Amino acid sequence: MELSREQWSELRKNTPLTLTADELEELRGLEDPIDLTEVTDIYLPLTRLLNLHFTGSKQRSSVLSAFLGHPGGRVPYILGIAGSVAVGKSTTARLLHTLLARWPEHPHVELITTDSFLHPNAVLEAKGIMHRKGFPESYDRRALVRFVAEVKAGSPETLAPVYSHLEYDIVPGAKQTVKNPDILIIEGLNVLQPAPPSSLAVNDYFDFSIYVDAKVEDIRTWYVERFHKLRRTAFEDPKSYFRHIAELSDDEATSFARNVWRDINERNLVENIAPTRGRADLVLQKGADHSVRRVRLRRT
Ligand SMILES: Nc1ncnc2c1ncn2[C@@H]1O[C@H](COP(=O)(O)OP(=O)(O)O)[C@@H](O)[C@H]1O
Ligand SMILES: CC(C)(COP(=O)(O)O)[C@@H](O)C(=O)NCCC(=O)O
Repeated sequence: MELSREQWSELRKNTPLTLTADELEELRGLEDPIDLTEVTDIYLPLTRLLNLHFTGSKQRSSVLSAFLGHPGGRVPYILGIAGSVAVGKSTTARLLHTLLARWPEHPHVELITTDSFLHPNAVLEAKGIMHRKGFPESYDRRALVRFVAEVKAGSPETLAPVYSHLEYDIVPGAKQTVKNPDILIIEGLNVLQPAPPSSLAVNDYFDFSIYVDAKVEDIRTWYVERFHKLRRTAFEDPKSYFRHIAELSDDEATSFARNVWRDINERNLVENIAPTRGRADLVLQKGADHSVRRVRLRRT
């Protein structure tokens, strides 16, 4: 089912949760440059849909508990967010994290990105796939599936590794903890990738999934723009893996970013990520200015 931006934003009328001027101001402080009309027209109706779906899932699990004759434990609701590098997954995930936590039914929302489950650089080097970071084989898929299975089973605390964008590697020994949330958002390039035969995929545990989509040319522009922004910020840190990039001229940096885009990220998008779009429950189609132009919903 396909809805235009106008049809989708009409659904805002059915959304009981509205945001006060103060709350909108607080969202502006999120560091994400997201337009506030976009929040009210697109993301508020989306949280309403997720809220209804969350309630439906809870009812289904209470049916099972009634049938089994014993009260079931609380089962975290898992929301997957997929899409290309630089399409806006993290921005969407951070925004949904904040908005979903405002609903009284699910105040405890946690967010994890799948870069935590990348193999460390030493392993990627040993396998000869350092230039394929972000491709499905660069992840420890089993560790990711184990992690989600443990969260879904209601474990009070589940540990995950930590990836540092600054150091461009997994941080040895560092851990982050997910504490039995109402909703866990899992964001990453490959979260809709099907499992190899006779194994499980992370999406087998998803209650709902979103694919963030845009034209390849627009995503390339966003990638290069973000790269320049990072050059003026994170890459200047002496600890940054990319500190040498801060010293390049603007033109050299643009051509470096375009090459990384073409050889790694666009290839991964075309070969691995885009083919998983049809598996998502909902697709957000963004235009060149990041505004959502169309929403596609899977009815089944
Ligand atoms: N809704 C939006 N409005 C404006 N800019 C956005 C929006 N979503 C993403 N961006 C910008 O686009 C770039 C890529 O977004 P990001 O969320 O970092 O992508 P990803 O997590 O998919 O790599 C960033 O520079 C981000 O600030
Ligand atoms: C860390 C990433 C693989 C994204 O990981 P995700 O959290 O989506 O699993 C990606 O942002 C990345 O660093 N890719 C390598 C190529 C590049 O530097 O753009």
